[in-house]
Amino acid sequence: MAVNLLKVSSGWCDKDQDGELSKQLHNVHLPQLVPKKETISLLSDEEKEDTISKAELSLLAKISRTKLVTTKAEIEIQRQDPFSPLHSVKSFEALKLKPNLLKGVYEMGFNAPSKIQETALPILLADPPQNLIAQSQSGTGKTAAFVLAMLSRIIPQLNYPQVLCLSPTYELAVQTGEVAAKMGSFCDDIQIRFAVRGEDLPRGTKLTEHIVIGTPGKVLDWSLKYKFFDISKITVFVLDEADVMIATQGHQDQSFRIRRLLNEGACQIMFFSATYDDEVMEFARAIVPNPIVIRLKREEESLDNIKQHYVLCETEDDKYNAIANIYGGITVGQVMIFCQTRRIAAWLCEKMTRDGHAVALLSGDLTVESRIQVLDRFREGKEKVLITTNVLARGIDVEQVTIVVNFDLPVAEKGRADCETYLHRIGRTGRFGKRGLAINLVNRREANTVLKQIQDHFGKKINLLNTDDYDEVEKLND
Ligand SMILES: Nc1ncnc2c1ncn2[C@@H]1O[C@H](COP(=O)(O)OP(=O)(O)OP(=O)(O)O)[C@@H](O)[C@H]1O
Repeated sequence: MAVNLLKVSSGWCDKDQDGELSKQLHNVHLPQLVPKKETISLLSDEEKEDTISKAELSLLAKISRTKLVTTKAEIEIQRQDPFSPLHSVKSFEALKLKPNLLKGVYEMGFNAPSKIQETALPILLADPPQNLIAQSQSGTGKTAAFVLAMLSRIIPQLNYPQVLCLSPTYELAVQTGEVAAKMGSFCDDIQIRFAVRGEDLPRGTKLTEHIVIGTPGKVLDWSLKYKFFDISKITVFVLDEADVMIATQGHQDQSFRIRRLLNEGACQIMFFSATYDDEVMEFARAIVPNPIVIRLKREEESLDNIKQHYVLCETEDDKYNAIANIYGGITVGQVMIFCQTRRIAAWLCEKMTRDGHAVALLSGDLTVESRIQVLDRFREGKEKVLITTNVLARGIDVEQVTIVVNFDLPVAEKGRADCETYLHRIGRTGRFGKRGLAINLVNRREANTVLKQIQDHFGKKINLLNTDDYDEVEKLND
């Protein structure tokens, strides 16, 4: 499972710990440092809304994911020459991969290409190579697609970097490296080198590895300043997690500088992003000449399967009592409770635990490893209730959640309803055709403002619920 990978990567320095992994990763030059834990820019004030960086959220979604995200959405393709042939593949055999690479793909348990891979792989593996900009949500198979393309383009006899993959952070680079090491586990002749913090080489070093995966600053240092490798010899350039990249100060400029060092005519450029907006597309167009652009639209989240209620509560204690009454009256599956601040989340967790409930707490002050442990336990049903802040509103699926409680409603600037976050929070439940229940705990003022804005925005009525009335609560079971 993905979670083990992180544990594994923490133990990379100690190869004897895991003989099997050492075998798999023997061609990878691993960073000497264990992944830094405190990668979040924390707000010290617990009263402020909880936040984590985009890079952290992406990492959390990636390593807490258990499987491919499938979607019914259609692929959208844009290209300059509408007559140039494009085809999609339904099997990995159809790609005519080297046998050892195909073996690696099957070893990972992939039977057939994912939706985005069906279209992206023929483009990525095309001869002559074609440049690609690809956007699809997290978990749909982008990393696996470009890693396959990276591995298949290597000429092992040439002992210098031929593929360069830029990632926004150390941790994301390591994740990609792990996928490459796994997929290439039968390609003994391919070697990977990480250009990330903590990796320091003596002056005069000349890299002999075929693939460099790194962060923009370190890659610039290694190529431009120390001349450890020659960027103009790179034949495949991958820019991954572009939306996270532009959210990190300085990374966009560094990416442009690296891009200018490439030998454009001899280098295939691949650009990936989980989101698609003007800023990302502007960045993409500036990096990738003559691209084919493919997009897998997100399936619309909807509130159709979800019964929405609100409970009038003037104080935090009233809110607590409302939760206790709901809990007592209905057959609860798994519940997620969203709080606006870390302080309230911690207070609620303590109070519920004291009252004998099995409750887990997930907020921005945990390390990545702890968050994954919390999520894993919740997924396994060890805790029925997960209390969290905005940190979990997006990206992370827990299929069996049936009830979402907004202990606090999500608000944006000027106290207006944050309808998008509301949809993402509530969208945790009622998934996969199941019915869900959303309960909003609000005071009178909020009922007339924020809640009303949400109701108007979605055009769906949110019904008043009196949690002191046992019969009313019991009806929620219907
Ligand atoms: N063809 C496939 N068949 C089955 N599983 C797959 C396939 N391709 C990828 N996966 C698995 O699906 C999960 C998501 O894939 P991947 O990490 O490549 O997605 P992604 O779009 O790059 O996500 P992110 O944007 O978070 O990096 C991984 O666990 C991966 O091993």
